[in-house]
Amino acid sequence: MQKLNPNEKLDIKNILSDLENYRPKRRGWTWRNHEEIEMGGHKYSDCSTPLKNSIGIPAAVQYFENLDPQPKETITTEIASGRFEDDIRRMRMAAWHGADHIMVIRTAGQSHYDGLIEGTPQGIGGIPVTRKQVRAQRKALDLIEEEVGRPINYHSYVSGVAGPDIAVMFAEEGVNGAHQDPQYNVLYRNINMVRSFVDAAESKKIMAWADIAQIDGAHNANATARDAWKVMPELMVQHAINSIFSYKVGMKKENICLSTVPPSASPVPCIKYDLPYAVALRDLFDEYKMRAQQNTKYITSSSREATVTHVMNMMISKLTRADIQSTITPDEGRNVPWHVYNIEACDTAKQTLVGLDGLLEMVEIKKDGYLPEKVRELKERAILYMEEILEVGGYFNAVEQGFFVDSGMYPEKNGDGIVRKINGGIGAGNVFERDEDYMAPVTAHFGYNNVAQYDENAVDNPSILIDGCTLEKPEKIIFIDELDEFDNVNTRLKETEMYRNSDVIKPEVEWLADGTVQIEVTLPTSKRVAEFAAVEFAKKMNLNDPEVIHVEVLHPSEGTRVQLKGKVDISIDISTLEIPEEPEVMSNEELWEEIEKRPMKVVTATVGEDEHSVGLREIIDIKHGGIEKWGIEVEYLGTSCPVEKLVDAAIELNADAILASTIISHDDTHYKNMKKLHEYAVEKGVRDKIMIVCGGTQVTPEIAVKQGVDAGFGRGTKGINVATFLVKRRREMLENR
Ligand SMILES: Cc1ncc(COP(=O)(O)O)c(/C=N\CC[C@H](N)C(=O)O)c1O
Repeated sequence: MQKLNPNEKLDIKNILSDLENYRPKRRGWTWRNHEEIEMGGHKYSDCSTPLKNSIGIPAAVQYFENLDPQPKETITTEIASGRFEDDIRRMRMAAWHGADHIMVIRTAGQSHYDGLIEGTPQGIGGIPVTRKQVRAQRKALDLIEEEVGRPINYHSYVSGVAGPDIAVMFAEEGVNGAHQDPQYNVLYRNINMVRSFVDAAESKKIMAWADIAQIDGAHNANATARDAWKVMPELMVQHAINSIFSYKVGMKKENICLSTVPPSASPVPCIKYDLPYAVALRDLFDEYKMRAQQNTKYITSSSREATVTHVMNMMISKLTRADIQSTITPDEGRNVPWHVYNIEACDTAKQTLVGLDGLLEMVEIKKDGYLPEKVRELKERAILYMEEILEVGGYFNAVEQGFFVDSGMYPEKNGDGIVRKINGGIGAGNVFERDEDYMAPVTAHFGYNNVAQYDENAVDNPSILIDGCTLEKPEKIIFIDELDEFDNVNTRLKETEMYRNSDVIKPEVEWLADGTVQIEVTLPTSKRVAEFAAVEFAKKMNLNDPEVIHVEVLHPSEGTRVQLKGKVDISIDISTLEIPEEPEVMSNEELWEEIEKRPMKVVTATVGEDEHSVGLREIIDIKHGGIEKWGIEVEYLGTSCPVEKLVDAAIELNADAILASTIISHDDTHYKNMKKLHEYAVEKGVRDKIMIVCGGTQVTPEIAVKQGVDAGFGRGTKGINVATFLVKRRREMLENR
């Protein structure tokens, strides 16, 4: 199998080639391991094996040599752009950022398709789930999981009127996780309840055979309810109905995942609702898995606010339990998620879960007071709710009477729940009793199946009657490549050909070369005015179709923050860019060892009439990662220091180097000072013994060296760049002596 090279883009054409003969490597769900690990000199209690290739959060990269511990919780990212071929790139990015559960959102309303969709049509806010797209994405994930070094679970939905058909396709294609909950069909897609439960029995039987992990649909009640915390009692009932139903169909409990969302969000005192609920749920369902979803109901267009909400959601996960930590992109409140926000969501989850490592070794849930009382109250409400369902004659009757998603907190009822008729909804009246001689020679089939009429020995394995069905014989699967000659991946690949694996690039947010950029402006005016003014600014900046996607009032008249998106029809050929060599830096260990072996002293100042010392302090001070960090001894002479004084001091202190900072650059005064430093050091007969390094925001290294100094450093220079240079140049000078 082809291996991915981190320095090469994934070639979608390779993925699409020979899909007909692709077979999944495995079936079933893979959980992360949980082990005590030691990384970067730290002990972690709640983590799992690190990745072979990964990108740590920014602080890890900048301060901890990409220390990237992986929490024990599976981390989900939802991919939903509508072009699966571009989603595959996003899946690869997410895997490097720690996602090992890729959930592919379906294009709206596939639940109403009474059959499979084929080919690769484009979707909006999700993709039409088809065999070809499932196969392509699973095949790509095979490569991506090899690249990061951890199994990745691929996830989609067995919901809707074609549930059983989709379940079979998922079992055939090695899908690892799926949503399946008949209550979802009934409440949110108005699919007939009898049909939904009969289908669910079949679907779950097939999923159990394929070891597919199941997520229920309870989170939808949170999103649909008027006040999400009011449905906490019924949610426990919804979880119970789907979980025990799944178990009785034959699904093992460790594959039954309750989809639970902390129902409220600040400024509501959310932990007072969310924590008792999370504790009650885990008490009642301790044998099942918890799929902790993040709050999507109270998400707005503020990506910052969403991120904070999701961090608080993960505090709930850490204080109780989450086997899967599902992430919501912080831009879900304003556009179909973009690449960067999927990655932000993964990073937020990893940063929080790793940062809270070992929490329960230090903090425990109180056994008295508000929390346990609230937990008990919620359980009592849920049990009362379940008892009343039995009193009215069971689930179907309860749905007809509008029990579910009522805006009151049970037993309080406002009579505005979702009502569905037993004989209503899509697919009503088309469930038929199987005839006496009904027989289907297939594997993992639920219910009556009169196989014995043909062969007593085939009862436990009906498909031997046809020498194996598609679950045993994948070569029996009919693979349909495309149905629509225009709406398919090949057409789309042609449209974007010039940007695929080429040197010509355009900005993008979700699709290759979509040209979308985001800008942010702060305008000193009121909200309404700022929104319109911002669009004007965007137009003047040549952004096409500018659209405001977020507005925040800083003050009613003093200021407003506006974020916009727009498109540019500019592309850049990266082969024409002049890209200087990346300055290499030595590692901390090398620098510590070198300076310990051979101490170094430097004399520094801001020379001429220059009072700006901030930059020089950044390069020197230990707190900014300055050269003192590696033990270099620094004598700082202050600002506006005459060139002669600096050189004399270097001689007097027997310094190895002079560091001169010059910000002021009019009339090239900074280069003139460098020249004077060099010439005066020569005049004093010490130029061959003392290195001269000059820096400043206006300094161009090549021009600085022309003045005779050893090196010049410009904008963006860090202490480690200067320290590396000083050590290397001193080695050269010693070798030359
Ligand atoms: C139980 C169930 N089945 C199907 C679908 C989607 O399928 P259609 O839109 O075709 O009904 C959903 C939707 N939400 C799942 C994504 C959510 N953001 C999540 O992470 O859970 C669902 O909850």
